[in-house]
Amino acid sequence: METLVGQPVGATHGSAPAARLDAATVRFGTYTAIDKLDLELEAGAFYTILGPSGCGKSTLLRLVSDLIPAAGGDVSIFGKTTEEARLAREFAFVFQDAALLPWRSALKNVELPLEIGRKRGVAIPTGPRNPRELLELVGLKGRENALPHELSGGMRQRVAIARALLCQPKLLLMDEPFGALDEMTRDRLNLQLLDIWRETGTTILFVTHSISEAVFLGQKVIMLRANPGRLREIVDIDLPEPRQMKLRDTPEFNRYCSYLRELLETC
Ligand SMILES: Nc1ncnc2c1ncn2[C@@H]1O[C@H](COP(=O)(O)OP(=O)(O)OP(=O)(O)O)[C@@H](O)[C@H]1O
Repeated sequence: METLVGQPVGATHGSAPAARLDAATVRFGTYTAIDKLDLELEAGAFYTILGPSGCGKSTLLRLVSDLIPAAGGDVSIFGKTTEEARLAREFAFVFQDAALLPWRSALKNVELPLEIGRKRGVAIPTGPRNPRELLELVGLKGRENALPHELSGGMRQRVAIARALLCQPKLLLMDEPFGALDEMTRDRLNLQLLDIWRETGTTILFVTHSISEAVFLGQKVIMLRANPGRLREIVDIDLPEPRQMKLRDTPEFNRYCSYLRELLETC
């Protein structure tokens, strides 16, 4: 895949922030997983989320994507409620496990939302690219007919990303999508994801446990603290664009990593 240069295109989504949380709280029974979280995500930006285990990173994504309700406060996505945003397909989710149907080819997995929509009589709004073009975008041209077990873990994740991009989501929620992959594959997919972000202009909210991945991908790193989950700090990552692998050997990059490591130790 070619590396695209320059600023994100299509990053104009009006004036509403991609997501806004006002004192958002999530409880599981008597346990408060997220406590009065205020957060505003700028449309078109790439955010990564770091924080100690159990601080509520996945819970935050589930809250934003309308999978779980807020016990208090308010959450809006491009000015809509999370339910309205879900129904309007404003966002899509990519999980750590690609969650592909094993008996369907790569192409048929990408097409799945369209097929489900047709069966339910619901018109699914799609973006400018058809499923074949999306597979090409993620570097899987020629593997359209492969079954999931015939693909590597990295390829399966790329199919999941292509499927998530089908409805041209303005917000892409990614919960450790490359966490189970080897380092070289993860590096390659990091670069591809940056290409896709620049080309589509989608806002990305990406959970990771890797400090270097958070710094490499994020324009801003959201650091959460635990018990209960709260915002610790948002760190602006001011590194040269477009980001390339050699950036990770620079002192600036390593300064950000050291800073975040120290912050994480006190969360
Ligand atoms: N369905 C649930 N029922 C009860 N408690 C839950 C539920 N989901 C999450 N929790 C709790 O909420 C807290 C936050 O969980 P969450 O999975 O969001 O953390 P995380 O930061 O993503 O963790 P990790 O880094 O380990 O993946 C944890 O204490 C977890 O045990």
